[in-house]
Order: sequence, then C-alpha cells, then structure tokens
Amino acid sequence: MEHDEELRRKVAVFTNSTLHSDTSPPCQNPGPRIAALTSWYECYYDVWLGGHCFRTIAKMHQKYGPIVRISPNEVHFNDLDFIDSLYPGAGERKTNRPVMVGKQSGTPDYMTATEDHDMHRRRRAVINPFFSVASVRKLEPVIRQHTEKVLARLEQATEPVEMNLLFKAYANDTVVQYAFGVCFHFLDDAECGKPYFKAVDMFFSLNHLFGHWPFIGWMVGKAPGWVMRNFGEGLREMWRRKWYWWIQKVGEIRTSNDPERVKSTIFGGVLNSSLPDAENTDLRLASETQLVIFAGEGTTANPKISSTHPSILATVKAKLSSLPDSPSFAQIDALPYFNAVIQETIRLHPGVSVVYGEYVIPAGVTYGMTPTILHKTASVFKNPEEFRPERWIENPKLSRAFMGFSRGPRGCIAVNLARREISVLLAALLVKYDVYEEGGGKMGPTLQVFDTAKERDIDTNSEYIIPAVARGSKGLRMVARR
Ligand code: HEM
Repeated sequence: MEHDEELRRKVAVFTNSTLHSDTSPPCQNPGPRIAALTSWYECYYDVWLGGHCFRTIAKMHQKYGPIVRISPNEVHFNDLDFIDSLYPGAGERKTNRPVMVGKQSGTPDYMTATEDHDMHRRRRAVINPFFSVASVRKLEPVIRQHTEKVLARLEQATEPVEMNLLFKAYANDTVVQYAFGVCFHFLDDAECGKPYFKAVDMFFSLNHLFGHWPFIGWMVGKAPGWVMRNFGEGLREMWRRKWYWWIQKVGEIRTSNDPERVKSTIFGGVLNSSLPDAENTDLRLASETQLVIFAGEGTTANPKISSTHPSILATVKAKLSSLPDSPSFAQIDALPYFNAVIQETIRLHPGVSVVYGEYVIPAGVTYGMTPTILHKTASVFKNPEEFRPERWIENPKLSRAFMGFSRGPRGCIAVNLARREISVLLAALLVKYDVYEEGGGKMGPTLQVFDTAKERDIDTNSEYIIPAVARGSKGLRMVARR
C-alpha cells in the first residue's frame, strides 16, 4: 500500500516519542498537553458537555495537523491519504477493536464490539450472507410496502411530521421484519414508535458514560427488570423489548419446526454455523440482533436532503420521471445523478460518528477517524458545506474519500440494504411531492419545511456513536399538502 510505510513511520515516531517514553515532554505532542496526560479531557467534552468531543477534535486538526492525540493512548486522523492503510481490506492485516467500544455499548459480546480480529470475522461471517445483494433483493416487496405506508402517513398527516421519527419507523420496521420475519409495526402506530425511539436515544446517550466508567454499563446490564422498569417510560419500553420480545423471538425461531422460517431470518446462518454453543445462547443472539437493528435505524434515518436546492431537485425529479411507477432496484441503480444525491446526503450527514480501529504498530494504540470532520476537508471536497451531487460524477475518484460506511473488515455490513432503503423511499417522495412554494405555484402534492433551523434541527450538534441534533430539537419537520 502506497501510504502504509509513511503511516507506520508517522505513527511509530509519534508514539515512540510520546506514548512510550517517560522522558519526552508531552507538550511536543500534536495536540493539547492535557489530552496526552489524561482521558478526563475527552471525558469532559463527551460526558460533561454531552457528545461534544468531535468539535474539539475538528479544532485540534485545524491547529495541529492531520494526526492529533486526543487522549493518552488514542490518536485521531484526518488525512484521506491514510484511509486505505488505516482501514485495510479483508485479509490484509488484523485490526483488533479497542476494548472501550464494547464497554461503550454495555454489550461487549456482540459483533461490532468484538475486540479480537479473528473472533469478529467468525461472528461477521455467519451473518454476512444475510446482507448480500441477492438476499437484500428478496426484501424489495417489503421495502415497497413500507414506502407506501410512509407516503400514506404523510397523506393523512394533519400536523407537521417529524421526518426523522417517520424514517426511523420505516428503517426499524424494514430491518426487524427482515431479521425476524415479524416487526413492531411502528409505521402503523399512532405515535410512530416514539417511546421506543426515545429509549434507544437514551441508550445511545449513555455510551460515553459507559466508555469512561464501564462499571456503570455493567451495573445497568445486571440491574433486574423491576429496577429498570422504574427508570421512566423510555427505558421501561426498551427493557420490555430487550428482555421479552427479542429473547422470546430468538426462542421461537430456534424451536420452529419450519426450516424455511429459520433460514429466512438473520439466525439462519448463526444457528447452523460451527460457532461454539456459548455463541448461540438466546441472550447473545438477542443482543447481537438488537445491536444490528440499532445499527440500522438511526443511521438510515439520519441522511437529510435539503429542499433549499431547487435546481438540484428539478434535475433529480426529471431523472426519476423516466422511471416506471414502481421502479426496480436495478432501474434506480442506473441513475447516476440520483445516486450522487444520496452519496452527497450521506457525506454531509453521515450516520456514524467516529469509526475506530486499532493499529498493530504499536499494539494498544487506538485510532479513529470521524466522517463528519473528514467529509468536510476543503482540499478534497471543494466548498465542503455546499450540497453538490455533481462532484461525485465529475470526479469518480472522490469515492475513495467517502467514509460514510467506513471501510475494511469492520465497515458497514449492510451497505446494500441501507442504500436500497434510502433510494426507494427517497425516489418515491421525490416522484410524488414538489417543494411547496408560498403563493401556490405548485398544483400537486407538496412538502413544506416547517419551523426547521439548520443549526438546531439539521446539523450535527453532538455525537453518541450516531450523530445527534441539538437537545430538545424535533429535527426536520415537514407539512404535507395534497
Ligand atoms: C445510511 C445508513 C447507514 C450508514 C451511514 C451506516 C454506517 C456504518 C458505519 C460507518 C459502520 C462502521 C462503524 C464502526 O466502525 O464502528 C457501520 C457498521 C455496521 N452497520 Fe451500518 N450503516 C448504515 C445502515 C445500516 C443498516 C441498515 C444496518 C443493518 C440493518 C447496518 C448494520 C451495521 C452493522 C451490523 C455494523 C457493524 C459491522 C461490524 O462490526 O463488522 N448499518 N455502519
């Protein structure tokens, strides 16, 4: 790899002179002296201020350059040239995951948090086929049905619609249906599953706390149901789902007499795999699947397309108008401009904040990159704040700098599914709706942005694995007119 040697040299020089030498003055570190001395620095921004460390890291990069130290043994990169070295392809080299990631989630036993490279590969291999292009194609009717439900909800809405909540319901119903063969039907629920999603947000908001004080995560994991049930509506709802619904479904699937039912769920591969029995307990499988579902709802619901680009909307609507009423996945794939719109949307609103890895030289040094910061590198993405889908078509090599789904053996397992879910829904919305114009320029159904401020309701304000808007914000809201 072109930059591998340079990376090794940089990391080695950096770490030899700062991490492993008592004599080297920490002030020589690229980064604030205090960050080299104590992880309380990171903790202050993430736990006390609430998911704000990524902003400080962005400022550090502006001041100190592309490699900065953000805690005594954690290095953050913001250099696109090193992506291939930091996130190597499968089989190129082993990448253990920092133990802290497991602690952050309070669930060290699930795939994404698995520390050991080889164990992670084994866990991932058994669910990988479930996310293949061919498997996801079978989901096409479900995605269409759920898209219709979203359109119907907008049609019937008498009040401004919280789009993020609606998209979460869509993503959750789709992926839970896919994984279990049944779902919570949040798209049919009057509240669109709000209490459940509040609980999931609460769970994510605790991840920095768990990462810095793992015993709190451990205590929450061990707390009996009656304790958790007293922690308010949100956690009660989640507790009910976690310990009853998920485990019950795993049990049902495991004991099902219908081999097709087993095969058609996410557990088909796991239950028939050579993984040891300890891997296949109801509890572990319930946790594993629940985390896969978490990974697939907030992320998929996060991309926001702004309606303030009339010429872009006109172009994309014109491209979509060439499609039949229910376009197939293949027909949608064949629209480069539309796909560039999706790429640009995820560039500006990536669904995951820090993507971690652990470099082998020296072992134990954790590194990470943050797509929210990386995707705004002005030398690569000209006028980075501008929503400009054309950039992906004019320069196809730009996709090398796209980290929205991360890369390598720990990259998103469900890229095919995520892209399908987003593209089918977005195409349907754009085909049906125009942007509302004051004074009534448009005749058909329109969508109007309602009381949405970019800084409060659209931009990333904080990050808890998944980027979040400002506290108390209802996110992007829209009024649908017939
Ligand atoms: C636009 C939507 C999505 C985005 C932007 C996204 C992004 C990502 C990223 C950046 C990672 C790497 C995280 C890390 O390094 O810790 C990841 C991992 C993962 N994603 Fe996605 N994701 C999306 C949708 C989905 C969906 C729909 C699912 C499943 C239903 C899913 C399941 C997963 C899983 C299971 C992992 C962990 C993979 C592993 O540990 O090997 N994602 N995703």
